[in-house]
Amino acid sequence: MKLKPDVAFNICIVEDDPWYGQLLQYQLALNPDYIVTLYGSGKAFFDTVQERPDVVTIDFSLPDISGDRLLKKLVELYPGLPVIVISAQNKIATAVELLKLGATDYLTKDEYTKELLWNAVKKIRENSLLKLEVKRLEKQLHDKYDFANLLKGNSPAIQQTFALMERAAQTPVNVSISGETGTGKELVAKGIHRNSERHKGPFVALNMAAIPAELVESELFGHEKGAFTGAISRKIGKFEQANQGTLFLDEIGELPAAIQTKLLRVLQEREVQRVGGSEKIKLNVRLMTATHMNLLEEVRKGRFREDLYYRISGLPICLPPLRERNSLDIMLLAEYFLAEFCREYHKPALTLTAAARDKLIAYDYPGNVRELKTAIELAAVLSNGNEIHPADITFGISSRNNDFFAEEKTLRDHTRAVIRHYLGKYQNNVPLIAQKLAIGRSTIYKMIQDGDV
Ligand SMILES: Nc1ncnc2c1ncn2[C@@H]1O[C@H](COP(=O)(O)OP(=O)(O)OP(=O)(O)O)[C@@H](O)[C@H]1O
Repeated sequence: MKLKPDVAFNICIVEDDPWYGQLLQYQLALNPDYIVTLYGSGKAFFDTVQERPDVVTIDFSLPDISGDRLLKKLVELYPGLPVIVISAQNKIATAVELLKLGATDYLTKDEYTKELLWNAVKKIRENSLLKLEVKRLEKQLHDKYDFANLLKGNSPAIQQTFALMERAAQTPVNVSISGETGTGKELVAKGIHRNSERHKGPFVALNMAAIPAELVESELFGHEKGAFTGAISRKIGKFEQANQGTLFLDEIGELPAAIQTKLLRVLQEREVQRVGGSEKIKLNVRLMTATHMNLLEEVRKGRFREDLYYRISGLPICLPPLRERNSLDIMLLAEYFLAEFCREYHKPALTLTAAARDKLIAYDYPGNVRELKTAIELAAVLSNGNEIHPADITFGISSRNNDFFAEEKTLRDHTRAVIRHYLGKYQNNVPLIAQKLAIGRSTIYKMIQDGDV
């Protein structure tokens, strides 16, 4: 099995001899997946490093801190961090002592150090990728076990969707899912993938509306180290990550025109080329797309390529809005979410009063299942007793999470919108909102006073 990294591998070298340090740095940086940073002392390392590195190599005799003390500090700060000690002396007792303290490897400075270091780092990298793969597979297994409960619904409208999902799971065609926001489009894509022949492969999801236009290309297709300013290491794109599995592109209607052309080419040729790279990587990816827009209308308006539209359409599945399912479905979902949240928040089992049920059934859910789920979550959190009353249920909390990016506004406008949203969501409870948003109460009070919100 070939394991592919999707993130850069950060290596830190702590070495006071600049010439030797650069030699090691040069050697390791030959691998385009590695980001190698050199530090001249223990202090320089601790003063600068912000994120947990993937590997640290330390010189045993640094001027400001001894090798064993530095190792202890590193192990304390980053439990499980692989540390390779490089020493001028070949003393077995020291090596044993350091390995006991948690060092992964002990190398002596001689003509073989470069190769030994290369191999040691390679082994650590492979191990970490294997661990990630095991985690992914464990999660997949766990999720699969839960599949029977993935999608809730008994109404004829949703049953029709389930029938189409079954057909989609049996065939390898592309699937295009449409439906209002929060109707469960991603869940449907996941459900089809897990029941398809590809269920052992990855399910990779990407929301086109959530990434800045200039990053879409590299997110989808990846890039090589140095392909553009800021491309400090090779990046594996979502297409490659989804190889042998399914790629779910949400909000496909948001895809910039130039990328639509490139996507069409990738789908036609079934191979991808990373930005700045020349290698053509063969793909075996099933594509599923989703949109809340009328994509055909976008085609008519010239905003979406017609040929791409037909290429991705495959089997269309249209998810009904929650208000077009029936009251039994609303209650089924509400009870299901309530039980889930009680478990998650370690609360005793809560029940819905008859009036609370009526309130849930009477509402029209512009935010669909997501809105129902959010309302139930808040009710579960806010409820004091064993029952949920109508007053515990607040609607209008969830809106299309992409609206935020759809319109270009000033930061001040965004701030106002967020505060306004929270004031509605938490019934003007300023102390609670200030706590949630980690800002001062006075900021909110001032905005209210100024009529800003
Ligand atoms: N039938 C269902 N059963 C259980 N949970 C559901 C169901 N439908 C949707 N959900 C839940 O509702 C939330 C929204 O679902 P999902 O993200 O799949 O919607 P979406 O249509 O893809 O939304 P968007 O258009 O905003 O991307 C998720 O938390 C999902 O788990």
